[in-house]
Amino acid sequence: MTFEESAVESDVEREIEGIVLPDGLRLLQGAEGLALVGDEKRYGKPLSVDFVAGKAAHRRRFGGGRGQLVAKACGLAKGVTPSIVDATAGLGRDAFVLASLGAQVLLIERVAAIAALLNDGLKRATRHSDTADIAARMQLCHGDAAQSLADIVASAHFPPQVIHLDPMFPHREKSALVKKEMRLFRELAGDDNDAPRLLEAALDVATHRVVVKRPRKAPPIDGPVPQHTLEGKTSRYDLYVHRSLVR
Ligand SMILES: C[S@@+](CC[C@H](N)C(=O)[O-])C[C@H]1O[C@@H](n2cnc3c(N)ncnc32)[C@H](O)[C@@H]1O
Repeated sequence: MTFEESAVESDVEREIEGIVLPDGLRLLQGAEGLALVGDEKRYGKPLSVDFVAGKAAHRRRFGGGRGQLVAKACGLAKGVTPSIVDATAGLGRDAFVLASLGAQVLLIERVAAIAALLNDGLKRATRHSDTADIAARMQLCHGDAAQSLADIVASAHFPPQVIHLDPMFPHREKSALVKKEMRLFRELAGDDNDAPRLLEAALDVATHRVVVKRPRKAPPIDGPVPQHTLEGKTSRYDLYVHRSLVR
């Protein structure tokens, strides 16, 4: 794949020109989309967002529908499809699962380069017949949810029934052990040490529940004790419930 320096179009992309990236990383536009590129020996393949093919497509078709942990945590059930704010959007994998199950999802991402990759993936998903309906349920905002969640949600006119949080968890492994693709991502996102503040903001704004994804053995985020937990093989959801989604 050959990439050229990024051309700019939408609001999020326009910021690409001003994005300061860690040394040695570049955002490049190629025929297959926008990609974050670094030294291949250290970082492996370029990082990009693809909702149409690959893992996202496989999970959309065979992932287990509303039986998936993230769907249960967010309260998707027969006849119940809440509106969901994913305030730690990342590469949009969780948000895409939730939107593919019918939920309207507002995605918030504070790292400009990650938001740009996500925006690019969403644009391509919009153009493909398999994913266009799903992408139409996903709305992306670039901003810091810990600082201004209420304002972002209000300006998007989005009803925040459920707020989904999946902040980065500080890793103790030596960087050589972290998967190459995660190294590029970690380089941009950092450790999200302000997660307690984000949780506080989410608890203020969510009308029904806040759900927090954690590594299975990790402690909950500092703050109120979750009322419920849902455990999977490697991750866990902590649930903070204000009121029932079932009328
Ligand atoms: C572990 S990743 C999320 C992965 C995502 N759940 C997925 O499925 O791709 C955490 C992301 O949340 C973003 N983030 C953390 N705190 C944030 C905040 N206060 N506002 C917006 N984005 C935030 C980080 O920049 C990072 O991209």
